Amino acid sequence: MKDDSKVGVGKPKHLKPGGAKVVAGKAGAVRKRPASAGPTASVEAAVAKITPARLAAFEILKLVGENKGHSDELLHSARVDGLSPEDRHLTTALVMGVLRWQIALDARVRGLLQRPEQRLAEPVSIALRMGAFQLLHLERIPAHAALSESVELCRAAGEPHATGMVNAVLRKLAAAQKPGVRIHESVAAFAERLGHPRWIVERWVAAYGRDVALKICEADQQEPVEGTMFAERGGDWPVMDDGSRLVGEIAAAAMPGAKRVWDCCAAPGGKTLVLAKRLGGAEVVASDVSAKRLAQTEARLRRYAYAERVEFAVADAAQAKGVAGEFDLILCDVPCSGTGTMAGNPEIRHRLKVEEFARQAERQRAILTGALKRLAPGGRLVYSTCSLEAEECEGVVDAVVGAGGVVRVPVDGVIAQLAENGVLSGEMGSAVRDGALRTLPGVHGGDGFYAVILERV
Ligand SMILES: C[S@@+](CC[C@H](N)C(=O)[O-])C[C@H]1O[C@@H](n2cnc3c(N)ncnc32)[C@H](O)[C@@H]1O
Repeated sequence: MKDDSKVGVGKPKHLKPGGAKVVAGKAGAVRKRPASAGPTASVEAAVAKITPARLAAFEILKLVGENKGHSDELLHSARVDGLSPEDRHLTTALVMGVLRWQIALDARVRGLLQRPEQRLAEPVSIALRMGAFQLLHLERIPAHAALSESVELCRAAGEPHATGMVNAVLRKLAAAQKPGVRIHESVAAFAERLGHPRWIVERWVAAYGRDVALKICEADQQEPVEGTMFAERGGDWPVMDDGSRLVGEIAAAAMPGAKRVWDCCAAPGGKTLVLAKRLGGAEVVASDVSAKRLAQTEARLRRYAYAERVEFAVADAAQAKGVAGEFDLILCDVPCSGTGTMAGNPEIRHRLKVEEFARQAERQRAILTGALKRLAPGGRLVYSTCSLEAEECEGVVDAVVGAGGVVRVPVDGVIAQLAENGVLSGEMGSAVRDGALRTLPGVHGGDGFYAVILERV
């Protein structure tokens, strides 16, 4: 018997060669297509029915899916700058929301297809995700707008054969009941409901337990908000994630009398600002391997009077070249998978592969080993990541400490000092694990960070 809750794609896929492309320019304008691409009337009519915000969001999601850009950069590019403030806001909500919920949205849509295993063309999937996201997660969007503009996006992207299916799926979704009360939910079920790949959630369950893994997933689905971890904020404090600031605060408090400080992976400079503000008497050198990122960091830091004396250098920390002398405090905030930052960087989950952790760990070991060559006797180095994965955290530190020359200093005392001095607004004892800092999204507020203090012997 035909299940009429299932929707089929009108026709098997036979795309016209050179299927129409929708390109939002500065103000969401449409780029002219070559005459050779065939008739355009229906494409242009479709584009005219789409609001600039949805057009820009569609374009950005397409580029992110093709690995041609990062959502954050694309949302701050000329294509979005030309939009009205309301349209910019909606574009951001659509892009970040779809990236956060993509896995769950795809599962809901698949459940409504006649052939759930069928692979949909990417523009069709994006139009469906955008429509489903608006219907399920955005309260102030009228259902008819979400629905009809997804259909038009599909047509405008050169997929007219799929418009009937998109319309029918979204209609069913709009009419569907909300999911009922969950009595017991498997890890696979909550991973899908909360838009995460199952394999990464299973790793978190193994590392932190089921309840914490669920909290991490829930936190990843929220837009980051201003934290409450620190007593002092606003004024000339930079706007930054609490977990990230805590790493900077720990580094500064690990060596309060430091004279020479090296922030060896500094861009975009959030923790450099914390070091400069806390260690007023120290010479602070901020370096990064990327000249472009360092230039942006320098421009950012120049807006803060207390960062005036920070010196900048392009340097590969793994080579320990490009900066002179020894330092009594080094912050080594290495590049990582970023699994602790998925609330603000939702697409990480779609690109991540398990092999990535070993590759990152190798690079992190090289950077930490290089940076340690510049640590003065008795000096301290803080190694940190925004990863939740042991390979990039404990694994790297164990390997480097095992090679000799440095010992671990438990972070407990430094955190207690921060609480005593009134820097922290509350108790953070639960964020210490085996002598290292381990903050978890949804548990401690802010992103998930790891930090350990090492001392040169
Ligand atoms: C996690 S980010 C640092 C964030 C920064 N500490 C902050 O709080 O704003 C890592 C940085 O390391 C830089 N990087 C990557 N490899 C490097 C290397 N071999 N030497 C120095 N910097 C490196 C990247 O360009 C990136 O800017």
